[in-house]
Amino acid sequence: MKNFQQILNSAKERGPKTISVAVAQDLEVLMAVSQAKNMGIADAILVGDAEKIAEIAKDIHLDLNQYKIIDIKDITEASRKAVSLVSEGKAHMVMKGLVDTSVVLKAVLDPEIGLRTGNALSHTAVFEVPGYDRFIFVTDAAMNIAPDLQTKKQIIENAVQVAHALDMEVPKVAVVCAKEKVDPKMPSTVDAKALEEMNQQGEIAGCMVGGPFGLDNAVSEEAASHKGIEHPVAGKADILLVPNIEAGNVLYKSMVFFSETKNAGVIVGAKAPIVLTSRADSDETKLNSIALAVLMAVKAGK
Ligand SMILES: CCCC(=O)SCCNC(=O)CCNC(=O)[C@H](O)C(C)(C)COP(=O)(O)OP(=O)(O)OC[C@H]1O[C@@H](n2cnc3c(N)ncnc32)[C@H](O)[C@@H]1OP(=O)(O)O
Repeated sequence: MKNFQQILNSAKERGPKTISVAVAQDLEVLMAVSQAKNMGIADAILVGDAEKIAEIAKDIHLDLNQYKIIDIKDITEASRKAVSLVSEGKAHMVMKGLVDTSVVLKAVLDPEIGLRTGNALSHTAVFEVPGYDRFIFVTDAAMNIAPDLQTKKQIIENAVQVAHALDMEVPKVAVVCAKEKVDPKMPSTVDAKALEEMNQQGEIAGCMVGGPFGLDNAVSEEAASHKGIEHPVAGKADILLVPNIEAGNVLYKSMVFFSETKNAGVIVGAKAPIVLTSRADSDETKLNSIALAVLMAVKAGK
């Protein structure tokens, strides 16, 4: 798949799945949920402040009789309930609503009610960038703050799962740093080389990993050739692994606010996908993310 229209079409064919929305009292969230329902992609259980949900629904003429609503005003409790619905098998995936990412993720990581698997959970963002013939993934812009080498390995594996769900057989992963040469003063470049070697030794499978790369020579063949970089991943990256959350989050929001990209975001590595976008993202992004999560759930046999 190469664009979100194809993802939406595929999710329509394979859905509907049920989402439990954590803190659902948000215009863009309710618009996305309603579009997903109308398209046959997903049904939703709305967890949050029922009065506020009703006010927003009235403004957009959304018939709430089609949804189960669980009235919980406290955002931590609403997040925990939304996660519990998935761990109890009453929904297939969680969606972050009008709540801090860390509040939802703490519920997801809770040893009792959460969705841990023993592996690292991480965020994968998928961008459809005008002028590019492929999706560009950014990971991890939202969950892992300063991942060590082993966590970076699992972040790559999680993003590769998303790529495989989109029928990308051997995605190219660029480990992005501030420069393309290993420099012991920049530990992320040392990790990048180690990740490339782990891939060559078969420890990271299902993809081709290269690094370190600058962002320019990861995504532009012209920039790579200008700098004389010869590598099968150079200029052709599908997945950009960033060194830490600051780099990833700034890259994510730069792409959203400075360009005409379409995008989606999910947390991967848990027992079920978690739809996770920025609160400032559009209803279109939230709908794309629901569709992506549906494809992830289908791929996992949920
Ligand atoms: C891109 C658009 C959306 C955004 O802009 S998002 C905005 C920026 N993102 C954020 O603010 C969230 C950043 N991350 C965090 O706040 C925290 O790392 C997070 C995820 C809430 C976890 O925080 P805490 O609960 O304080 O974590 P902790 O380090 O004390 O660990 C508690 C237990 O959870 C485990 N854990 C933490 N991160 C994990 C991970 N990625 N995968 C799997 N397990 C993980 C950790 O090992 C610990 O386990 P245990 O209790 O020792 O068994």
